[in-house]
Formats: sequence, C-alpha cells, structure tokens
Amino acid sequence: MSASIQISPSILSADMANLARDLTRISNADLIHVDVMDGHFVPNLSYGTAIVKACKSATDIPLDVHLMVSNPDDTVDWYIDAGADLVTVHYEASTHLHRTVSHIKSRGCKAGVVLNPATPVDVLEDILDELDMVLLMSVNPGFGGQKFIPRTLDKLRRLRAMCVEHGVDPLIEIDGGVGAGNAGELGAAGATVLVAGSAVFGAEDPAQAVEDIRQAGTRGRASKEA
Ligand SMILES: O=C(CO)[C@@H](O)[C@H](O)COP(=O)(O)O
Ligand SMILES: [Fe+2]
Repeated sequence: MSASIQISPSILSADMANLARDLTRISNADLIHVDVMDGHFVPNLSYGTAIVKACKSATDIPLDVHLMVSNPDDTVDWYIDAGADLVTVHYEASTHLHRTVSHIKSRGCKAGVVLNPATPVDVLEDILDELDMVLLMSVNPGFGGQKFIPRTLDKLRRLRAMCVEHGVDPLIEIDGGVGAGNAGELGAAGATVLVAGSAVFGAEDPAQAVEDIRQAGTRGRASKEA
C-alpha cells in the first residue's frame, strides 16, 4: 500500500476575516500552507507573523510557511518564533542558501527550498541532502488561482531522479494550480505534498476537497509504484 500524499491547503484563498472558522473546515489537512509575500520579491503583499501566530493558536496542524520575500535571512527567525514548523525559502531570493538552511534547522524547524518555474532542479545538487523539503512552484509566485504550468511534471520527474541518485528522500511539494484533476499525475511523477488554495477554499466542502485531492494524488502515486 502506497503512502498517502499529504495536502497543505493554502490560506491565501481563505476568508481572512474568518480565518479560525476556515481552519476548522480543513481539520483533515496534513499541513497548513501560509504564503508570506513582501511586495518586493513577488508583486503582491499578503501577511506576516501575526497570521502565522493566529494559525498557531487556532490549530495543531503543522504550519508550512512559504516565504516569498527578498533576503529571507533578515526575517526567517520572526516566522520560526511565530510558530512555523517548516519554512521554505526561495533559491532565487537567497544569497547564502546553505547558511540559511542550516540556520533554520539549528532552530529546530524543518527547512526547504523553493524553485520558481524557470529555475532548473540542478541548482539543488549540492544542498539536496540537507533539505527536509523541495517545493516546486507550478505557477509564478505571487497569486492564488493561476493555471498549472504543465512543464512542472517533467521537472518533478527530474527532481525525483536526482533524489534517487543522491540517495535522499525529501518531501517534494508542488504549489500552484493544483486540484483533484491533476493530483494523480503529480503523485505519479513523484510529488509527496500538494498545496491547494482555490481548489480547497473555493469548494463548497473544503474538507471533502482535501480528501478528493489526497485520494487522487495517492492513487497516482500507487499506480507508479505498482
Ligand atoms: O505560493 C502561492 C502563490 O504564490 C500558492 O501557495 C497559492 O496560494 C496557491 O494557490 P492556488 O493556485 O492553489 O489557488
Ligand atoms: Fe505557496
């Protein structure tokens, strides 16, 4: 029996005026994805530590904090202090990536690196064995509700092959335009965690949407392992 794909609903698509209520609607999620945008690294501004703290006090589900910020070294501690369980930083925003990843882990937090759609997986060659997670963006970061970039599937297969070659098994998360319709092929291509914002919070029953995406992803993963 194949391991279940994990689902990390993005609260970017939640109703921020009713965040605690919306979190109760996804109590079956494996992680909560918190998109921090600084209006500089990405052309949008979302929220910061106050929302991470609010999530921490409203749920026991681990917080998966996606930092879309320039110079993450300057602020990463804020998010760890606010309650992040896992922090991902963008390769494109980091000058001293190894130092940043080592620092996050030294604080007892899990660490991951995010790649934008145009960044090849090869850049991770010399840091892959340090990572708890690799996050592949399947849209250009900055906004929810965008269309999945199909080329991500090939990139995902290349990342999976690279992990096998290095004998490592980080979580592999896909973020952007994910739903029950493409979760199967993402699971088959090697994803282990799927972020979904609009597909979850835009659904009439968000918990059912989480379950549908998880089942589709897990079926895809099992079909590959069979
Ligand atoms: O990081 C981002 C966008 O920059 C994502 O986490 C989005 O929030 C995903 O939203 P959907 O594409 O699933 O609606
Ligand atoms: Fe994200």
